[in-house]
Amino acid sequence: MITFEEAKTRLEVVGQSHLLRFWPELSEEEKSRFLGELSELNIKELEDHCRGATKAAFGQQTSLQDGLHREMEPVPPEFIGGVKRSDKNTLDDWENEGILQISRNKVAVLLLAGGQGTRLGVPYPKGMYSVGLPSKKTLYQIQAERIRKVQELAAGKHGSKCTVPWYIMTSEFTLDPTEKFFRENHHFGLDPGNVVMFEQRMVPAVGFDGKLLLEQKGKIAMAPDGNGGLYRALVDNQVLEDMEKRGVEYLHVYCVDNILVKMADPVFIGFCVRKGADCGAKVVEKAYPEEPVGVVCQVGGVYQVVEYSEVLPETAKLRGAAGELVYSAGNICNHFFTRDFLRSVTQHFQGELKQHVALKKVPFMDEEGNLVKPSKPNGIKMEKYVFDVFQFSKKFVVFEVPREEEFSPLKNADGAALDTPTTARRSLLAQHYRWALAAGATFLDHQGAPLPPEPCRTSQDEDPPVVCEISPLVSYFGEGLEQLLKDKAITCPFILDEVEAEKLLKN
Ligand SMILES: CC(=O)N[C@H]1[C@@H](OP(=O)(O)O)O[C@H](CO)[C@@H](O)[C@@H]1O
Repeated sequence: MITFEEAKTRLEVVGQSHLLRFWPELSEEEKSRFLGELSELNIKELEDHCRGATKAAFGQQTSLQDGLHREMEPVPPEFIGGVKRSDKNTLDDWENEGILQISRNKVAVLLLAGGQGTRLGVPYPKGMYSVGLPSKKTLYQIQAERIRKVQELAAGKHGSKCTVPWYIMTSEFTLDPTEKFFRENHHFGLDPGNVVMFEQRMVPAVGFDGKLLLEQKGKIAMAPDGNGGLYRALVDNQVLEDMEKRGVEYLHVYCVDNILVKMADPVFIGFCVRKGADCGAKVVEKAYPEEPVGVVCQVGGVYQVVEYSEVLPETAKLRGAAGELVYSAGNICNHFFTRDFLRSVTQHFQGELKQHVALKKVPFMDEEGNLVKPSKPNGIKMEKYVFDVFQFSKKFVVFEVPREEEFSPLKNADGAALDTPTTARRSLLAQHYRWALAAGATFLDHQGAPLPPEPCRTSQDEDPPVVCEISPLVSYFGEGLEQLLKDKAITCPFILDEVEAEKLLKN
């Protein structure tokens, strides 16, 4: 660890000595913690970081958008594979391929869970959120149970026990609470040895004057380095080595907030493997021009995602001859990577990942030592994006899935128009209702009279006609329900968990 004098000299060189303004007021413990933090700062990187942040935040954004506007081209429709575009045999074929790879222990999932959930407004990790399902399950529990089920399906089909390891990238904000939550919940029935948590790095937030901000008198305001911090974190934590040891070759990367996420989706994995892809993205058709999703497209002939915060509104609004959005391949943050591809990214391209700029409200200590919670943005956060590695792929594929089956993200608190706990809950319950109807169930009203099966709803504006929740431990994606529900009369609310499934099997 460096001494105070060393810290002072280093910070003076890069014009950041204000960070030591409150030094005399710190306790011995705070001083030692702060020096520890300052020792870890790479001064050269810090200088570049601050200069880069202010330059990028002021002036470059518009020219970046203009440049994108000129160079963007949509993904040619024939390039996109997908559920609605394929017949049942082909889909079964991909699914079988995916299940085979899972049964051979070659598939893992990786969760991006370092974010702070600012928009949702909870002080704990988003994965711990419960959207108010009858079972009260949290996002983490739903995801864990889907892993258990997909392992069971693969083992059942190929006759040998198999494991889908779950890698979870957390940050300084989310690691401790996530670990504690998993421990308290006995890892939701998963073997703790197959749940691997690791931490992404934090980078300093920079004030508009290029100076770092203090969050406390002895602590710099830091933020996670974006979900593209994954690649550095893979190296820092030797995650690829762990995958290699386990024989994992294919990775399904996803972000925490999509309640419909198909963990280690066999169809997507099978599609990517059959196409010989090293990198792939799942998309849904974008719903409306302003929808906050990135779009998969080409820029200068290279596949990449252009994030919603960086696309010009007029580009997002462009429509084709039939009125369809030109840029309609909406990124749902579900990516496929081979381990070899990730290895080459970490070895050769990590330093080339673009820095994206976000202007944020960063609480800070003012000169008098008062904590200020700004009402408008005062700080620059630099982030990397997970999809910025697509450009390095030798064989990139795009896979389109139906939104109502696979995408309903939890971004905002209730009260917002979209992507709230209510819309997430409705999407899941509507899906389970569709599965139950397709399996031949009849639902009864409060008087015991059969309800007419209503057509599948895709609207999130209202609750589905009945409350029906199916545990992922009973069905991963609607399979296996006929033997339980065909010609059964069901009263609601209906929670189909393993106990209920046993009972139905006996009836
Ligand atoms: C950097 C990144 O991965 N951004 C993703 C991610 O956005 P957030 O607003 O950061 O949650 O999830 C969106 C889907 O929910 C996706 O469309 C977008 O491109």
